[in-house]
Amino acid sequence: MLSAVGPPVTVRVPAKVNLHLAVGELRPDGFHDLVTVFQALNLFDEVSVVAAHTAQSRGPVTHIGPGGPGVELLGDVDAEAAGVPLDATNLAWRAAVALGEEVGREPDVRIGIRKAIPVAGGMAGGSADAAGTLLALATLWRLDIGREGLMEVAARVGSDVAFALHGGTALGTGRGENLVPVLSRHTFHWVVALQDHGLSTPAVFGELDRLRAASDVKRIGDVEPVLEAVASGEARSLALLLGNDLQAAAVSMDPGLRRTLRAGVAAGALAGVVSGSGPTCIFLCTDGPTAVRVAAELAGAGVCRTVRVAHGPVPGAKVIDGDPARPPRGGPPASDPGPNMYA
Ligand SMILES: C[C@](O)(CO)[C@H](O)COP(=O)(O)OP(=O)(O)OC[C@H]1O[C@@H](n2ccc(N)nc2=O)[C@H](O)[C@@H]1O
Ligand SMILES: Nc1ncnc2c1ncn2[C@@H]1O[C@H](COP(=O)(O)OP(=O)(O)OP(=O)(O)O)[C@@H](O)[C@H]1O
Repeated sequence: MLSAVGPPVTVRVPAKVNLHLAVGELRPDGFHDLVTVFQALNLFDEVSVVAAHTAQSRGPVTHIGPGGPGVELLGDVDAEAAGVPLDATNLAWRAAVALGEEVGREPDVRIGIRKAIPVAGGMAGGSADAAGTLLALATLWRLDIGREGLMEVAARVGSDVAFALHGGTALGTGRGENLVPVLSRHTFHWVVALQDHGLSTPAVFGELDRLRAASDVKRIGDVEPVLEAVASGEARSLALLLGNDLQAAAVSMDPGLRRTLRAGVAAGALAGVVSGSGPTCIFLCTDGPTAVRVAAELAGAGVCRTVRVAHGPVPGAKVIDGDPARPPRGGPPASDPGPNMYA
């Protein structure tokens, strides 16, 4: 339970997949330049923030923990077992600190996270929580920071955070934080195969560097045809073009992923690819009913922990409860709900 004063602001944030992930060379700052096409899927974490009026919040917050400012998991989840840190390293807390620094406020808030996005699964779950925290706090604190301001803070917190705010389908460059929306009026249907373990994002990038130093690793093609396939809405065209330079590294670290990728296609998907830094694999299907059939068959194939059926694109982070400008969830429509500058 959130144990603090005042109504919480709740934000829903989607997972992402990379339809195309081209990785350049290692930069001096330890990051790699990317050219990527992100798509937001309807797997959502929920993030609630509430003012934590406790002893700690009267001075600078030097300690986060039970009851006071800090982070907790909502729902029936064991954070340790799930691999989600509840200390100052949690990406949601880091986002709260970064936004506080930007606007000159202490992050004297309690953050509750309801997780549905797999942890360390290459679907940017931690980044989603960071993005959700930024939007929720901007709403709770009634900040006049604007969308661009929030995106700048997001980019400082992590490479994938800006996209979780943005949502839809977008072309990402730089570390992945420079975003341009991609025209996509059509819905794509996916099966998501989750594993019972994660892969560390820096370790997967490091493995790719190692593989490239040792031999010529084939690189994925240009991004333009991917953008055209997304715009056309033709799943069959897009299936031929799904590509991820990190896949070789993820498979090298977790060879069982080869079986998972083969099994999805054998079950009737058009194509499969490792999502981001893995180990989650995503499979593109011709339509929703096919995705349900593929998911059922894949679930019985013993090649993953569990499966989800999903679709995209969906919008980015969105306030679903507690916005003073909007009616409560399930409540009557307001006569004038007013604009939500961040949605
Ligand atoms: C693999 C992707 O999910 C694809 O969208 C992202 O590139 C990863 O984004 P993220 O998890 O938000 O990553 P960050 O928290 O920014 O960085 C974690 C680590 O991943 C590596 N990293 C990340 C992004 C990038 N463009 N190049 C990198 O080499 C770096 O070692 C970095 O220290
Ligand atoms: N709110 C959070 N939720 C999940 N993990 C978090 C969170 N905050 C910090 N972490 C840490 O970050 C690590 C990576 O988590 P995350 O779920 O974002 O991985 P990912 O989906 O592979 O990320 P990406 O796709 O952005 O590379 C976890 O192993 C965990 O230790």
